[in-house]
Amino acid sequence: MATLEQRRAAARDRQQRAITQPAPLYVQACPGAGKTRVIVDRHLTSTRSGHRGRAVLSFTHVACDEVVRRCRDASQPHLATFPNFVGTIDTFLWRYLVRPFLSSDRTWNRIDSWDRISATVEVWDGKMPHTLRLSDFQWSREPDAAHCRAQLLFKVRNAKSYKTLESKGLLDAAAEQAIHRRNELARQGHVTGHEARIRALRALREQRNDAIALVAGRFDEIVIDEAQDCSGLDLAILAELRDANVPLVFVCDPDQAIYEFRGAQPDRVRTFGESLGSSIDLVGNWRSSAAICALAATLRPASVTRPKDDPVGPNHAEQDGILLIPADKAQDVHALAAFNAYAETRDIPAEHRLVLSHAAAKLPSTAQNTTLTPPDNYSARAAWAVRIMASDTAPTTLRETATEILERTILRYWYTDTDTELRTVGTACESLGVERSRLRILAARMASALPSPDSTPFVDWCAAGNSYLRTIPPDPAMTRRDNSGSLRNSASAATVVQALRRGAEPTPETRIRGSVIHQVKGEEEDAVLVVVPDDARTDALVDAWFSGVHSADVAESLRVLYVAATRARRLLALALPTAHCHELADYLKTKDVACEVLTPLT
Ligand SMILES: Nc1ncnc2c1ncn2[C@@H]1O[C@H](COP(=O)(O)OP(=O)(O)OP(=O)(O)O)[C@@H](O)[C@H]1O
Repeated sequence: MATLEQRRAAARDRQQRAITQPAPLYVQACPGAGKTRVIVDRHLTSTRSGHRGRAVLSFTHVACDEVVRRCRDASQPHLATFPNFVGTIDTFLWRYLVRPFLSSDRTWNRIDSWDRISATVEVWDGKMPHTLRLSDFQWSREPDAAHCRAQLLFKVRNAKSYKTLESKGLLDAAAEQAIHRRNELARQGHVTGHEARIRALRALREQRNDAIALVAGRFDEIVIDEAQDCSGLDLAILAELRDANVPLVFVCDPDQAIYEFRGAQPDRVRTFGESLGSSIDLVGNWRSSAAICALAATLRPASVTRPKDDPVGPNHAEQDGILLIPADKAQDVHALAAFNAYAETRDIPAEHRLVLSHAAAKLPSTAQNTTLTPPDNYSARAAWAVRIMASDTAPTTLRETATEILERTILRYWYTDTDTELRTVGTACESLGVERSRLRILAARMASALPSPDSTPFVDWCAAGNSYLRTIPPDPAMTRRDNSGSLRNSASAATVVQALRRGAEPTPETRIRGSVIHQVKGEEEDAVLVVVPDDARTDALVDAWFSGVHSADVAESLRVLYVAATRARRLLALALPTAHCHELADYLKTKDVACEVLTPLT
């Protein structure tokens, strides 16, 4: 049996090979294996020659910001700038494979979601119309197909329409209409991430020499981080680059494939990685305790023959088993209290505890403060954004959304609806001649100047907002175009703001960061409580977990649970319906996973 030091040396050795081995290279790893660290070190340490750079791509701004920060910390900020590229795969595709091939006959508008231009489609059910957002559809397209597919997703905000259309057998018709609307908007020049991918692939296939010359002339290596999130289209684009001998480094943990709404495809991702020829499997988990590593192994499908991750980090000897906390409907707050009390006994402070759930609405209210999604109502949305900007626990992505909402509020106040409607803030700024950087500063100032919507009657808050907005014209010389963009105290807006307040900041001593799982990919925390929903799907999820047979309908939910559980360093707690809690305890014992059933505190 190898000693801890020998196991660590073996894990470091593989990391070192992944840092130095030339591309093409497939790096596969378990959670906490140091993928991010390897990518950054590869970028920092390898010597570059010639005029070409390296592209380091990821799917989220948070992951890219981390690479940029590490370059800065290592006193090598230039590694994040020209001729290198550190950014999202979306921006990379847009810059190097889409924009150069766009025709000059219209104005192109790049958007990250159809919500940026409030794109909707109206579907008639025979009696009444249903207005559905295009962002409520899941879009997909097989690389060789001529058309997209759309599928309406069931969400709380469209639940009524979804059920009506489903009962009348109209879901397919709704999808057809959505596709039609999308095609119309695409023809007008709106390019979403999905549309950009189709265009990038087309450029690589139809203008191959030019497209490859553009990419290969600029980069001598492309590193794809979190590659498990690649969609079928992403993989088809990468396959074109691979076949043209562009050196790729493909880094992923296929079991963490949870790209919401894009249909993660772990098997395809694995196959693509293997097609690169040489591969390195990072072993050793530097993050988590032995119990957490052992639990993670039970969440992988039986078809994946991967041994338990080896805990080699500072928490390898942590004695606590997995905490299982019974929490039937609406009892999550009691589960949270039990989790907090236990974490106290382990001297884990509140700021190092994290509560995770699949959906923001499922988070216990004392952990909910940072994860609410922005409301639809225009004035309530501005209030939401001000709350987020004032919160010291809101994650970067949420703050970015909040800043953009306030930028839009300022534009709408000073210009007309038609100036901003169906436009991103960026394009609106371009067409109105507004300097975007100035607008961002004004938005930040507005957030800190306004009173808290939690402690001010909403009518007064709107009045204060309008008075302040009057003082910050985006163009100093302008006068207001019309009055349509004032903040208004309607009954529905006030109700939304009241609801925000009810889930408002808990007292400082119990304040714990709460998040939906999709927002914490790549992160870690000492103690993590995962709230498993008490609903009809949980039975199927637990059955699949115990059997190891992950059918398509539950596979992604299990991977989401896997990502959540593996964020924990020292302590992992699962809150789940009572019946399942005891079954799970029995099951984990058969798998040698240390666990303990806790009593929720009332
Ligand atoms: N060689 C090492 N020595 C000590 N600590 C390490 C080493 N490699 C990684 N770590 C630490 O382990 C933790 C996990 O690393 P990292 O976030 O890079 O893993 P990851 O593979 O990206 O994880 P995940 O995919 O689960 O997000 C970090 O705290 C990191 O600093």
